[in-house]
Amino acid sequence: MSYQYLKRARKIICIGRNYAAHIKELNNPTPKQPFFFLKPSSSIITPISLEHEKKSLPNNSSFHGLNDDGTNPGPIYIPRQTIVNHEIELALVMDKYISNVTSEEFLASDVYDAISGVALALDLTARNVQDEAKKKGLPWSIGKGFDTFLPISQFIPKDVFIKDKEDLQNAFRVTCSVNGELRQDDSTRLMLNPLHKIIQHISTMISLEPGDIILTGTPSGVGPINPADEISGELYYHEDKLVDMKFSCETRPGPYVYRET
Ligand SMILES: O=C([O-])CC(=O)C(=O)O
Ligand SMILES: [Mg+2]
Repeated sequence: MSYQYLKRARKIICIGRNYAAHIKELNNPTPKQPFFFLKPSSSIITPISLEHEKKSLPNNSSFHGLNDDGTNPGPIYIPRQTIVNHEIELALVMDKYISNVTSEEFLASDVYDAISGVALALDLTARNVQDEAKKKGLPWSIGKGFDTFLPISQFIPKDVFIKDKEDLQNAFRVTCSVNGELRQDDSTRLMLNPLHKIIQHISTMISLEPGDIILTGTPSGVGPINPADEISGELYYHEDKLVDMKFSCETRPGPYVYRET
């Protein structure tokens, strides 16, 4: 399994509010139509392991490109004065160009062909930055897009889950723990907009390209992470663990301190 797929990600597009219990926990209204936001590829980090040592960065920087093998091993950086929430999510990795397909044309059975595989991702969110932007009608981009705000796993090629190729919706479960305490644990069957609808709807506005990554929304249980915390996540295919990942948290280096806009 590898991280090469991350070098092909021209965009990372994320659905918001796709699980009812998560909408409720944040007191958000349920959207009438699915809505999306983007994360920059500079927010990608990958786990540190024996095989993948922490990337050494030029003085005080928090991103300096992906390595040749697609990795960017490092800790999560918590920007000063921000409240950062974990959101564990299933990520789809696109294999095909998908543009302007209708809901009659693109069915649950078309998802398997459209993707090359999946990964496990954390859609880290600076909740106080996002809340202020929501209140003032400003973009959310920074609240979702700080460096290190997309911790992501190795690639899981789709042949691993070929048995569910006609409909992947009920096949996966994601979990997230902080300092060993389980915070999120739900099946992808609970999504309000299923995988085929997510792909289809995005394609009517923004064409999907091979390598693009789609984050499919977080289940309930989101909460804060702080410097010195250890966060881990797991992705299951039915009862089998496909992949896990672990990250430590540190204070972000550099001059940024959150202040109200
Ligand atoms: O942060 C939010 O409000 C929306 C979001 O990403 C999710 O529901 O996964
Ligand atoms: Mg999210």
